Amino acid sequence: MASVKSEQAKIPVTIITGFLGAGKTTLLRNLLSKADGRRIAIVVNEFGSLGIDGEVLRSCGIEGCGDEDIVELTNGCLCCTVADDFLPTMRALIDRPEPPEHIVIETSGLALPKPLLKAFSWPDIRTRMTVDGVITLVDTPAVAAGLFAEDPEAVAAQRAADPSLDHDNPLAEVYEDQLNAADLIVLNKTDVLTDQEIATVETGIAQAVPRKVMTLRAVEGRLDPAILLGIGAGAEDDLQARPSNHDGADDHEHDDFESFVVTIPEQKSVDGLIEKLKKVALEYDILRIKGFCSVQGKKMRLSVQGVGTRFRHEFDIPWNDQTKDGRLVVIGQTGLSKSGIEEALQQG
Ligand SMILES: Nc1nc2c(ncn2[C@@H]2O[C@H](COP(=O)(O)OP(=O)(O)OP(=O)(O)O)[C@@H](O)[C@H]2O)c(=O)[nH]1
Repeated sequence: MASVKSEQAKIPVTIITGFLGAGKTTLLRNLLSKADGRRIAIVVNEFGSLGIDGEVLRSCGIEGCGDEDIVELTNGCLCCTVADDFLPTMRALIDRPEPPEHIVIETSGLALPKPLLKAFSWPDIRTRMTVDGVITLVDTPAVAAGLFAEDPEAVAAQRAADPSLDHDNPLAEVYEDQLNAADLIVLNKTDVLTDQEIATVETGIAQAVPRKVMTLRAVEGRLDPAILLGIGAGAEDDLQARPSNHDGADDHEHDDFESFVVTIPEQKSVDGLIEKLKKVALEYDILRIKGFCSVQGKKMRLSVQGVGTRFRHEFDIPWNDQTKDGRLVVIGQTGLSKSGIEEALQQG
């Protein structure tokens, strides 16, 4: 009987994972807008040192996106900083006088979910929390465009040299781990694809994932909170069903990817900026650009979001920073030309 009581007392935790720019923060914004007074705490983790996602959530004006409900962890991917940052953060959340009813963790786009899941087996955590579900968001157009595809010949050659290697594309490795961890797979950004293109991605995913996982289509992660929360997976007790490319390794590094921040001056026009960003993203093969900057004659801050060469922007809130320096986080595979990108972005 006592065990039933302690089960009931566990706080459910939902993990939202998915590659860089798949739409995790957008899904969270939509989820919080429909929270209906439910006390949801958000833990946001980013690959770069500058927290943009937390800032995007706080400035969205939705009730529930208050400062105290959003905790940012920006010192590297959660999967590598579990003991240092993550566990103390989770303990602090559940030790609050009024603990959250539900905790949602947005992992960085490069995080492997498995090490994070393992953290929920730590004795003092597993008695107080349970992983309600791992939701993996898929950037469907990026999959359709082959971003995570492998070259079979290159894989075979790599394996011949080192049998422990499985992938020639580091993006494929992250993508596969994120799919394998899922209790629910959301095919996001279906608004920019045809039905046939989406169906092809669905088939590929069904073949790639080792167990049957519910897959839903979405635009901007707009799904009913009743679908996203309350899955009841208890994923921490089900780790063996979620294979990872790093099973057996104690740790892994994100050597394949790098990130830096570029400070940019006030821009003459939005169109000019977006054109410049698209050109730079294409030329330097950048995976993700996001941040804020100022535009001549505008009192509001311009929020910029780029995934590959696809950009979106909006004026979000008035500047409170007198310097109005724009800052953009740039993420790509290791070997990015920081000086070239900086020079190109800082041009007027
Ligand atoms: N067309 C389209 N764009 C979307 C959709 N969902 C999100 N986006 C856009 O994709 C970009 C990235 O969205 P985010 O929500 O920031 O993605 P994320 O997964 O949180 O990104 P990281 O935290 O950097 O990995 C933004 O410009 C979003 O507006 C969608 O369903 N359709």
